[in-house]
Amino acid sequence: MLSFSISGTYTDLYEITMGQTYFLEGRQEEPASFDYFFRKIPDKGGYVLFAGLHDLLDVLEDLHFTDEDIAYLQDLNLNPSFIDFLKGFNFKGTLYAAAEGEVVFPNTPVVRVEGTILETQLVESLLLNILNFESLVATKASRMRYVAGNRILSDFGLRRAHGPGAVLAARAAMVGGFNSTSNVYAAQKYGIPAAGTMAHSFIESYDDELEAFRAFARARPDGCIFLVDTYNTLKSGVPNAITAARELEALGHKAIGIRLDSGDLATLAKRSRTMLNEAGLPYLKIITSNQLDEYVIKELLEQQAPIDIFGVGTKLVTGAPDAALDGVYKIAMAAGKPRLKLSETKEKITLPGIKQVLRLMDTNGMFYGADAIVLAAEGDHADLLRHPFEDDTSLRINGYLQEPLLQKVMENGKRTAPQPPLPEITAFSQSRLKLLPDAFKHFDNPQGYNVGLSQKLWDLREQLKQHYRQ
Ligand SMILES: Nc1ncnc2c1ncn2[C@@H]1O[C@H](COP(=O)(O)OP(=O)(O)OP(=O)(O)O)[C@@H](O)[C@H]1O
Ligand SMILES: O=P(O)(O)OC[C@H]1O[C@H](OP(=O)(O)OP(=O)(O)O)[C@H](O)[C@@H]1O
Ligand SMILES: O=C(O)c1cccnc1
Repeated sequence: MLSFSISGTYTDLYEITMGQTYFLEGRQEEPASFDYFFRKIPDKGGYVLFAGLHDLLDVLEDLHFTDEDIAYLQDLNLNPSFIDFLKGFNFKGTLYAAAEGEVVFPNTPVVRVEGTILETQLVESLLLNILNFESLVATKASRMRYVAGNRILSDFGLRRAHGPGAVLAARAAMVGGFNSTSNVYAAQKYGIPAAGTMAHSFIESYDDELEAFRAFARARPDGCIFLVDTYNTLKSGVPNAITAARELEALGHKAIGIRLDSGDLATLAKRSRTMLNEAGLPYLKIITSNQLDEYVIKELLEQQAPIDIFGVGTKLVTGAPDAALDGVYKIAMAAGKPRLKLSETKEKITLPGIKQVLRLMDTNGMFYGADAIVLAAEGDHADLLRHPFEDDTSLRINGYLQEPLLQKVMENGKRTAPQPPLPEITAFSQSRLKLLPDAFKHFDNPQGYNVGLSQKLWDLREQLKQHYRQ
């Protein structure tokens, strides 16, 4: 049976076999700290919108191995005493994270997970699974919001999504600034406004388009959006929608609008708008769909298309053209010591220690365009920002207001504050995006955001590099 409640086995096998080793070596209580960060911004964009945090916290608060999980683990040839340990397992770690909806940049820690080595390792796969996908979709959604202005954006992606990922995608779209979803399950689960129109099949099932519209109007007199492109948009669809809408008016109801799903959407929207206005139905909205993305929406609006609502499926929920955010989860502390992974590629050498991220603000309260990664023990202020790789490039930053981004969101396996309602997260993301100058939001060659290290973090990394190279 396909069902998706997440429990202890929602992980990769190696997390469990590494956990078993820590357990059998008596190391399971050793403290550790991992960082979640990504290296590359999807779509060659200028930022990522961080999403999925509250879904992750929900899962972590209740993370345990069910009786079924335990029975299955016995088939995997694991040590019986480790399986006994897993029977009583709960996640008791502590998380520091950027707020959900924050604008974040490559190579900066976005979440820090502290706890025992066993529990912090065990949650790697599920954390990446949730945060990478929701952040990918939220980022995409925010790019569409950027070009759509105040127009309504609705998620139509269930049928095109990567399976049940559609549910997380619907939520992430809201974090990125969407208004509604056609996905009833996601709407129910997350309290998202559910919205929708009608399909071509419905119209085709009647002998006559007008009769299809009339039937729909009888069944749903206050929620009608007529799909007008089944036969001929301007000669049949729009005139029939006008007739059905007028008949509804005569009965004291108002239709909502028409949907265009093919052809030149700008031209059809303009011609339809004129016809609707001339018919005395200026309140009818124009909804469009058909392989929309941020580029098409931008073009349509540049062509002055009078479109009120965009329904977006494929390109939203799959993140197309980039199918994944490359977020990773890397160990930074174990058994009380900072840890680092060496690499031939200098960008891939990890940052050791317990870290904080400071966002620099300019005198107008906008993002200045740089984040400083510092050791948490340094406090919430840094004087100097060192280029992460170049020896002789640095910037004095003591004159800038510096906001610490990572705040404690979970302690000993419990949230430190109740989950904010989704609209609050959306409002937060929009308020943060407003502080990001437009140069970072351009689709083509956006300005690069600087991320640097404090001197102390730089020194710690150098010291460990020397140590391991020896
Ligand atoms: N005026 C426009 N400017 C820019 N892009 C547009 C415009 N109108 C439609 N599009 C986009 O062009 C793409 C393809 O449209 P196209 O006309 O090739 O297919 P279609 O309308 O689905 O064809 P069909 O009539 O066979 O269904 C879609 O992504 C659509 O959103
Ligand atoms: O194009 P997307 O951004 O992925 O948006 C979803 C698409 O799904 C529907 O098409 P479909 O042909 O499946 O059904 P329909 O009869 O309702 O148009 C809808 O009409 C959109 O075109
Ligand atoms: O309600 C709609 O119009 C809709 C829903 C899902 C996919 N395409 C369209």
